Amino acid sequence: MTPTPQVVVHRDKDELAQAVAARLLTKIVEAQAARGSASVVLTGGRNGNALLAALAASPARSSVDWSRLDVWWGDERYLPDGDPERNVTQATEALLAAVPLDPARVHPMPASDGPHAGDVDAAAEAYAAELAAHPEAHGRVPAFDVLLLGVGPDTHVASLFPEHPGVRETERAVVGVHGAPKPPPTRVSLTLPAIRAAREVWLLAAGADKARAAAIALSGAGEIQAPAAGAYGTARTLWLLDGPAAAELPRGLYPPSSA
Ligand SMILES: O=C1O[C@H](COP(=O)(O)O)[C@@H](O)[C@H](O)[C@H]1O
Repeated sequence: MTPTPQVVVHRDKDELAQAVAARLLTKIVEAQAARGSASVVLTGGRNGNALLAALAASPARSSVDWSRLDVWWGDERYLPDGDPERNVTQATEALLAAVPLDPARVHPMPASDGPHAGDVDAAAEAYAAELAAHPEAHGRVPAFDVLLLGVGPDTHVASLFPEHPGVRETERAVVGVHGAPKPPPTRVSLTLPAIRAAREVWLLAAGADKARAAAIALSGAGEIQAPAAGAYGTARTLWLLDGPAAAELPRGLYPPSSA
């Protein structure tokens, strides 16, 4: 079943980041109470990094047992380890270095100077194998508790771009991306089938440059043309927007008081 997306609109990008941080901390605590551990898939980009900074600044961050959290990534820019443009580098600076994670439970996507010698397709295969080998993977990937996605102005999510080969993938959980329209051109990405294994998918968008993308994806567009439209979870799909990003949504899509 495809859960109908729920839309929540916050006033501005700062309130969005703080509210999503509070929501995520609660979700992790609940998952740890229910199953002993939790898993989150991180996104890069402006909203993903703002969320991580809000988590780092939250006084409630100590409510989470960080050592019982698996951290995965939805996509990565295929660049050398430590490159400032890598999503893992930015996440480490924003949050990961400041919380007591178990290093064995942090799963960055491979770097271009890693063991795959610049072969992004081999890097994608290696990440798929890591996902499949996880004890909670009952298929190709674990049932992630929360999978976060930033929505690009062109409706891309992770590194799945409109009309690009990656968004058409139906078998593999992870693909190497060649010639991405947004730099850098070479990337690694979860596919839509892997994204849909998550219990909850949360899509983040802030700013007027995301308004068209949110409206298109939430108005019945096809996933090949609008990858964000194909991102949903098994239990819940949540669009978390700020006011400017929600400005072009069809009337009646969310209650005005939903923040
Ligand atoms: O390049 C990327 O872009 C998207 C969206 O980023 P934003 O800055 O427009 O919010 C991001 O979700 C993805 O992880 C990242 O690699």
